[in-house]
Amino acid sequence: MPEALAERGRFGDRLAAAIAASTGLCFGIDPHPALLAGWDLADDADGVRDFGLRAVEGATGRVAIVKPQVALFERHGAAGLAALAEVLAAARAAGLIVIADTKRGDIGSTMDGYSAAWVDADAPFASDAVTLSPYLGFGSLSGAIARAGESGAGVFVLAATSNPEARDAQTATVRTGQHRGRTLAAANVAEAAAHARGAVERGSLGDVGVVIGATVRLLDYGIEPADLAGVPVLAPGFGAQGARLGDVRSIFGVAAPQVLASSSRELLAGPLAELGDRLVAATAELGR
Ligand SMILES: O=c1ccn([C@@H]2O[C@H](COP(=O)(O)O)[C@@H](O)[C@H]2O)c(=O)[nH]1
Repeated sequence: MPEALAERGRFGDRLAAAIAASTGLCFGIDPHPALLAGWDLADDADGVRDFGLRAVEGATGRVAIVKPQVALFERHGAAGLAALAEVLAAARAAGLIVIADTKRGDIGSTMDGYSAAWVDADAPFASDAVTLSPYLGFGSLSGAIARAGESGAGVFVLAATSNPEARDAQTATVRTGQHRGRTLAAANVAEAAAHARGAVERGSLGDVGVVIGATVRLLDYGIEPADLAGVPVLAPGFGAQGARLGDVRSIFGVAAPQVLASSSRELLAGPLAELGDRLVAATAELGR
């Protein structure tokens, strides 16, 4: 077993334990300009670092999972990325499960570079998991999935994203291969489910999750909740995009216990001094 995996164990097992001990609430750390202003921070690299560190402080002891949005740090160039590295390290040091929302996707040889950046044990942006895009083919991610597994990290593959513009592409029918006749979204779910089989036998979660927006109707994408056995589901779309935390069970059915209900702007907006209260209220609304 690789040393890094031996040290921290599998991502899916850590995630399952964190959800059981807390809830599946995933606090998105998205330093938008208006939100920085709301916390009296400048819209520069120092501002996004302070914003991220304060968000991590507010999250600690209240939620188990955070999801920093890489783009909103990256817009401040090298200094913004250095700020992100500090925020990721602080979140992991605080014991939070950190999902870097990178949405990376490329040919396999280039994916090696992203793995070295985000999921290897000694990666500069070491995270517990990253979001990946499968639009160069799910197989293009196989090296990144294997490499994440070796370091005890996980990945979340886009399947049915929360934005309405994605629907045509993600509900298109696959015409060839083992997923012939499935929607593209359902094919990506089936690939993730294949990775989860061993975990299901152990009563745990797999290391390969999917992204399914809380704003979509699963059946419209050809996905049944039962297709998601053992697959962690990162579900953005709660709060600012309209979905309600109290509706997780009606949206995801039997898959609800493995849903990471993600909300960013709605939790971040408002006084910093009341962030803890907002996180506690969101946890209560989500329930167990
Ligand atoms: O399908 C997707 C995938 C990712 N996201 C990301 O989640 C947050 C949502 O922010 P809110 O403020 O809660 O709307 C953001 O970082 C997106 O890039 C998504 O919305 N939908």
